[in-house]
Amino acid sequence: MTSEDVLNEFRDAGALREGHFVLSSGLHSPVFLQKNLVFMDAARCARLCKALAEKIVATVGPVDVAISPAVGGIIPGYETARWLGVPSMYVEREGGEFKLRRGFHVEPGQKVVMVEDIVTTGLSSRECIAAIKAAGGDVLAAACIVDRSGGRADVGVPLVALATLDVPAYPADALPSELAALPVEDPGSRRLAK
Ligand SMILES: O=P(O)(O)OC[C@H]1O[C@H](OP(=O)(O)OP(=O)(O)O)[C@H](O)[C@@H]1O
Ligand SMILES: O=C(O)c1cc(=O)[nH]c(=O)[nH]1
Ligand SMILES: [Mg+2]
Repeated sequence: MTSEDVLNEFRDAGALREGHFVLSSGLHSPVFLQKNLVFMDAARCARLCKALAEKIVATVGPVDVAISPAVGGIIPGYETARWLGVPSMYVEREGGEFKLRRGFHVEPGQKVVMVEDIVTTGLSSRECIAAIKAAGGDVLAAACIVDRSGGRADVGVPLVALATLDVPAYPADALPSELAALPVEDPGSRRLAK
């Protein structure tokens, strides 16, 4: 599956949004990939995650478990794990920090692939990987459906991206005037009331 094929799945789902968005990292962007509109279609989600699972195995070989950061990573993490034939778990924020909860646990040295939906700066991926390592897991690689950093995000382990895009994102104090003129949306979960 090429990056253009992946982008077409987002286009067909109406998930390639234009406007003014504040991202999880606090950066602002004129483009937002509303991945939930992609994952709500089980067949579309399966096509993407099957391709991602194949790319993970081709890159790092077999893994024991897939772990994702809530909320956005849960569905693609589960579906990718299904194609990998391994269990799926997720971390979620407790006092702002990602933790394994709900009875999930990692065996010492278990080979883990961290599965994200979208990578922009790689901050959420790094936070998730740190939580998995703190729980004893050996993170062989990170994987995502779309890396929108143009390949520049560094998550500290190899990143297997199904698609790589280069989408602009700006600090709040350096917005182009046409972006600053638009009302801002904050679609993610990082800043939701705890
Ligand atoms: O690479 P980054 O700069 O960290 O940005 C990407 C992250 O942002 C989104 O999560 P968000 O925190 O918005 O919440 P969500 O998972 O509930 O959508 C997305 O799901 C990634 O986890
Ligand atoms: O960086 C983000 O928060 C982000 C960007 C994007 O395009 N889609 C998304 O769900 N999150
Ligand atoms: Mg997320």
